Amino acid sequence: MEGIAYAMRNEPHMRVHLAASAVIVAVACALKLPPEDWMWLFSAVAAVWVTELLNTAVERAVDLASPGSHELAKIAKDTAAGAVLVASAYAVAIGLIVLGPPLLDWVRSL
Ligand SMILES: Nc1ncnc2c1ncn2[C@@H]1O[C@H](COP(=O)(O)OP(=O)(O)OP(=O)(O)O)[C@@H](O)[C@H]1O
Repeated sequence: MEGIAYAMRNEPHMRVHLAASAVIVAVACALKLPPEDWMWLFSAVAAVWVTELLNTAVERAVDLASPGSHELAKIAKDTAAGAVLVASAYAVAIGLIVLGPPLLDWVRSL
């Protein structure tokens, strides 16, 4: 829990993920989604949180091991950031697939 609290205090992206997760849960509640849709949404939210936490861990470990500039330090940080990007793309795709159709139905019903 200490690591999560640290990342929440020091990584602005973590606060964005928290806000986005809260919005997704609120929208899913409002749309009364079935349990299987909740599973997809939770998998996407967890993927983003897990990769962001690991990215933070990699950044801190690299800064500790290589305070100066080094090609391998750059590769390590950029690869960890790439994992967050992949997870974020997955989350956007899941969000569009799961939330898109019921949201469109709701808009059309207005
Ligand atoms: N020790 C280093 N040696 C070489 N390049 C580095 C090193 N540290 C960082 N970099 C490069 O600079 C970029 C920014 O580094 P930084 O430590 O700010 O990471 P970040 O991904 O922007 O993290 P944060 O989420 O904290 O903003 C990295 O993506 C990497 O390309």
